[in-house]
Amino acid sequence: MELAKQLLLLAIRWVRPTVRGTKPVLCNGLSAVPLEDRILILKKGSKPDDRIWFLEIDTQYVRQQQKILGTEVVAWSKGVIGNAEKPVVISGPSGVGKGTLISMLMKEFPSMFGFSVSHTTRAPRGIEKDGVHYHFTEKSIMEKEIKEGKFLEFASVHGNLYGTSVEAVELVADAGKRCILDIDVQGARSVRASTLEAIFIFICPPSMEELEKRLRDRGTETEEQILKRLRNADAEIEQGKSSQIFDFILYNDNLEECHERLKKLLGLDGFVTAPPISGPIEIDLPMDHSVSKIDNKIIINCISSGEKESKNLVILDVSSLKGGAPGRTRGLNFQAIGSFSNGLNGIDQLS
Ligand SMILES: Nc1nc2c(ncn2[C@@H]2O[C@H](COP(=O)(O)OP(=O)(O)O)[C@@H](O)[C@H]2O)c(=O)[nH]1
Ligand SMILES: Nc1ncnc2c1ncn2[C@@H]1O[C@H](COP(=O)(O)OP(=O)(O)O)[C@@H](O)[C@H]1O
Repeated sequence: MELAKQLLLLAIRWVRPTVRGTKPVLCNGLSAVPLEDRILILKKGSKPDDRIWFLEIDTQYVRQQQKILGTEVVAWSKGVIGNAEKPVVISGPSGVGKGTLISMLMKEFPSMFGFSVSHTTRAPRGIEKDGVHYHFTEKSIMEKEIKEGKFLEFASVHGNLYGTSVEAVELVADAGKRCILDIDVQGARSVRASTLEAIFIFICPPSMEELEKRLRDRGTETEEQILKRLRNADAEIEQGKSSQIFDFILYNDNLEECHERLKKLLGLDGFVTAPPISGPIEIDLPMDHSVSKIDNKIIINCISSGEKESKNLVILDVSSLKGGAPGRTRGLNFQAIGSFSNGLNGIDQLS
């Protein structure tokens, strides 16, 4: 529905919508610009990483939530300049070597990849640390957080609840790293259906006998848990190979060779060290600024009063927004057009 109509409807019916996403903290003033399906909010005088926000009114996520909750919904999302690299989703049956391959990749490229730390209701294994391998949690707490919309996806796997929080993925992207998710096939299907654009890789064992051997040799599960994991493996492999969810299938026979193939499909086979990832460009939005809109370009006129009053023109391009609530909105482009001060014809410098 057209945004203006939607807003009018909300106003006429005095509906109090359910608010999703992370709210911005209060500020001294703001500019609001209505876009097609959301409102752009520019916070005046806030820190660089807290200046651009969106209140989503009619996006895919908002419509989804309206269906689930049966109420009107609006959702907050923080805007981030630039794009994050596509996350990498890795799935495969228990014991196939997902964790081992991910560790190898992260060890070789520590500044390039970051791990999405999932939540789980299963008990920690001996060497596992809370907040590093998983966020170990209670079932009732996780169920409450799922209802509150904190999870990008969740699934019941081998009798326990597992889920990827929106924050887990965004924290990695905020650090300028590419996110790796180790999740089951149901989770991969949910991520495929979400707004998160990712690369999906399924890891296959060379045989069921080898899978059983790896699980037993790992020695982290009871006999009952091993049997449950092996029973589930058949269906997982079947779905992994046939479901169209996955972009690539990798056989983990020889570990080193599989690691090399994984690097190759991520475009990393030629790299000795990780290439630098450029950080976001910062924009300076002083308290005093005015905003106008032409097509998908937001023109911000910043006025700074000093000895000589000067103005800066900044253009914010909102034509290729990515992601959005319940996570950050990425893909914003920002361009400083020029600065001019009150001189000849009002313009004496254009940079
Ligand atoms: N859907 C979903 N699956 C997850 C998540 N975290 C882990 N898993 C999957 O849960 C399954 C069991 O994981 P885990 O208990 O660590 O055992 P392992 O696979 O034997 O190492 C694996 O298939 C994981 O990929 C998550 O956040 N969401
Ligand atoms: N290609 C391989 N050949 C032999 N053993 C492997 C191979 N890949 C992984 N392993 C071993 O198999 C076990 C299960 O691997 P892990 O990474 O924990 O699997 P997953 O995370 O998929 O459950 C570990 O003991 C690991 O060292």
